[in-house]
Amino acid sequence: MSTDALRTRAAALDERHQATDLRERFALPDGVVYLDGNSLGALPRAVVGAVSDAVEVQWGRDLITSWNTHGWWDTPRRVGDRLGRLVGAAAGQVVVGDSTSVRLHQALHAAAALRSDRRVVLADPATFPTDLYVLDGVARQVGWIVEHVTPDEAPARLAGSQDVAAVVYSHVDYRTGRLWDLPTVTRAAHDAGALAVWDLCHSAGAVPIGLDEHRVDLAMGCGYKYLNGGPGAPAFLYVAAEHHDGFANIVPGWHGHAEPFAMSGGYRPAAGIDRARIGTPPMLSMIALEAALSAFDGVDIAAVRERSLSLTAFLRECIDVLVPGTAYASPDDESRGSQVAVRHPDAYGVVQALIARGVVGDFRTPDIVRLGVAAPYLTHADMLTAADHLAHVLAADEHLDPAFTTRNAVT
Ligand SMILES: Cc1ncc(COP(=O)(O)O)c(C=O)c1O
Ligand SMILES: Nc1c(O)cccc1C(=O)C[C@H](N)C(=O)O
Repeated sequence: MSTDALRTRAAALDERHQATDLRERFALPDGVVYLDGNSLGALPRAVVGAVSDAVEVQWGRDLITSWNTHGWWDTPRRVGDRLGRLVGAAAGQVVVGDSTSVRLHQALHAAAALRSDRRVVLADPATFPTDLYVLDGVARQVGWIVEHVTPDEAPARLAGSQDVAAVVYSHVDYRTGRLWDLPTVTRAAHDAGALAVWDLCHSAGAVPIGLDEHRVDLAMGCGYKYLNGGPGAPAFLYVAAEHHDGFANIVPGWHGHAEPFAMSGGYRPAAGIDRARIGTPPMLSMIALEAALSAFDGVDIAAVRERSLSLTAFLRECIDVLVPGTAYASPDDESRGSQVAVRHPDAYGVVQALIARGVVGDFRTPDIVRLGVAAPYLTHADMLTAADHLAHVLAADEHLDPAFTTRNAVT
């Protein structure tokens, strides 16, 4: 197929998926194909006004009264409920604030307390490093033995076992983009009396998750990737309603107290998901995330996923035509999340050369050109543009230029 034929196909596909083209809701620079929304999502237009109001009116004019008059106090739960729709959680089970690492720490301690008679926890050795670090830290604190078992291997390990307290998995692998089978692994965990804890960083806002439907116990994820909450956006924590009474908050700060302003000397947890709160939330970032979530208004996450599958399939088709013989780390079928991961021995240079051409992806060690596809603001035409630039970079050996191979980028 020629580039012209691909262009015609891109136009037809964009026409077919017009209902989920939400690009107008985002402010993106001209001439850039942004394929790093799985690290830092693009800026939703609604955030600009919301943050400006938060600074000038809420903070600048209304000062401390904003905790009441602008609903600041309830933000963690209010934004949590709004986010809950995107991850399949009914109201009152998601709280927003703090970082993913902190939320994971809380969730793991809560899981250990809920299954205090068991000692083993299963985790994927290839998961994002912070998950391994936090897990090892908690394991040392609670006496857990961490077994490295991939999500695929988990059902066999769990079958007939009685020693596993919890499984802790990422829904989508940050490097390969592999979407793991959350329903099957969660069911296998439950059949063995274990809890299922999921890191949703790379699926929230991109893939239907169905937390309630699949009876996930605890889950957390970033606010700054596909949810577009901005750099350092607050994370979220899901605690299934059935665990609220038994949820022991390892960081029992005063915002999770039943009567915070009683200022009593002893901790008494609030009812429901509020007991997972810790301390003062970063209000400007909370307001930014709340506004960012409005970019999903009126859109079902299943429709976002449908668009994403079409975009990633087309991106791969374009690469296969324009760069024959390309090797991939990401799956070819529906077991991929919302990214295409290309393997290349000079992946770092390829990524830098692409960025210089306005195609922004990222490098993940050792050999991955990671192309994240945030469906709401990308088109099939963008996919072709990206593949076309990749072909040009490789044809002209731009990726070998010392300007692109010197490793000086942190991300
Ligand atoms: C799977 C996963 N977990 C956790 C994190 C990050 O956690 P934090 O926001 O606490 O740095 C990331 C990305 O940075 C991630 O990809
Ligand atoms: N959280 C990040 C950061 O603080 C700096 C740079 C990148 C990030 C990321 O989100 C990386 C991302 N989790 C990944 O999947 O690689």
